[in-house]
Amino acid sequence: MSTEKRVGQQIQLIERLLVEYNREPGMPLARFLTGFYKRNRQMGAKDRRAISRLVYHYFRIGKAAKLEGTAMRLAIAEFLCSDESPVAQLMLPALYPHIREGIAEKIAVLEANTTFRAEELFPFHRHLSAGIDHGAFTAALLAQPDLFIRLRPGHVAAVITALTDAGISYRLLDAYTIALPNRTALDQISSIAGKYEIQDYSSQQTGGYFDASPGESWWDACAGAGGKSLLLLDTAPEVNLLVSDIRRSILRNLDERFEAAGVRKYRQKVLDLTKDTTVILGSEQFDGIILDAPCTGSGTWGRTPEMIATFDEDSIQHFAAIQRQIATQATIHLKRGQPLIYITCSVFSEENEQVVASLQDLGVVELEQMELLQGYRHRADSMFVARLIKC
Ligand SMILES: C[S@@+](CC[C@H](N)C(=O)[O-])C[C@H]1O[C@@H](n2cnc3c(N)ncnc32)[C@H](O)[C@@H]1O
Repeated sequence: MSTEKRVGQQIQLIERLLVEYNREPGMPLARFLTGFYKRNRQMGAKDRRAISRLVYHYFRIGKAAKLEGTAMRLAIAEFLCSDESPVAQLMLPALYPHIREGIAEKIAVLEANTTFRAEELFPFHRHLSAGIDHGAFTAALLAQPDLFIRLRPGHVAAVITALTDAGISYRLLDAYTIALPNRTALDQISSIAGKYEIQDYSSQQTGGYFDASPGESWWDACAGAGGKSLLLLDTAPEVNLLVSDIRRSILRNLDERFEAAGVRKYRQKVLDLTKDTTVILGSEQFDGIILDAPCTGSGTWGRTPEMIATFDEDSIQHFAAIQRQIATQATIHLKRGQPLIYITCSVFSEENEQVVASLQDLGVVELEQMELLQGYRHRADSMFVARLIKC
């Protein structure tokens, strides 16, 4: 089959896929693609890989070049996100010789020759937290972030040796953090099971803010599947831990993960932090609280680029209101002088500095330290962390 014909077929397939995807508002693209490939079993592994790459690139350009048809938007996306592309070669032949240049050069070429405008790649920049380099942040959205693992204490050498023996390329970021190409099949190296946790680089860095002491009682109040709790326990195994979340189902995942990690000593509760938590917790007070709050997730959109085009800007205020409410509620259970570790995976100031400011205004906490963890500089997610001390 000629390249031209194959590209034509791929574009038609993407058009059909996008029509189907638009009928499923809010569905994560990864989950949609799993279903799409099940419904289209004639597609081989190579076809599926090619289509996934195209559709992810398509979403990476957000709302840019929105007046163009699907084929041209795909070509622009491919031109920006890769260094070789039959689609871009066919649709943008005059620009194609620039495809191996840097992002800034490619953007300049596109702006001079197409309706593409870089500012439309991420149209929410007025919300960005202080210190974020808008250009570098946007450029990072054009590439899939890496897969990060946290090596568990006592297993660093064993995991590194196993990765080396398996011929897997990796980057060591610090003593416990390894970056790997995104689709690395770690589960196929059975000897390292339980010796590492999959956890984004920025997420791992939030652990530097915990500073828990042996014997203290800590509460992971939005524990989800337990990523932050495991991080806490790996550095402070002798803390007494309560984990809670509004979702019982996610706490089952936490139980499985804790079991695999050999953690048995913890308490668990289903708790909605928008309600009166004293009904369940009574007057219990903790030495430290981790509040990894529900948020827009805007710091993780490099992994879920479909969010950029579908995101409803008004929801930022909605999340900020919940964050203020649940942070205020959680601090009721914090001892005076002790830390609330407030975390989001958002890059929006309304969910980050502004929530911290409103908690300070209420006189509930004092700010010890806060930081926007710039994952976009490391092919990682970006996150916000603040260490707040109860007044
Ligand atoms: C960012 S995720 C937590 C991720 C987790 N800490 C980890 O490291 O794997 C936020 C969690 O907050 C929970 N959540 C959302 N609304 C809540 C509420 N009103 N009360 C308690 N938990 C809530 C969600 O179910 C979700 O698991």
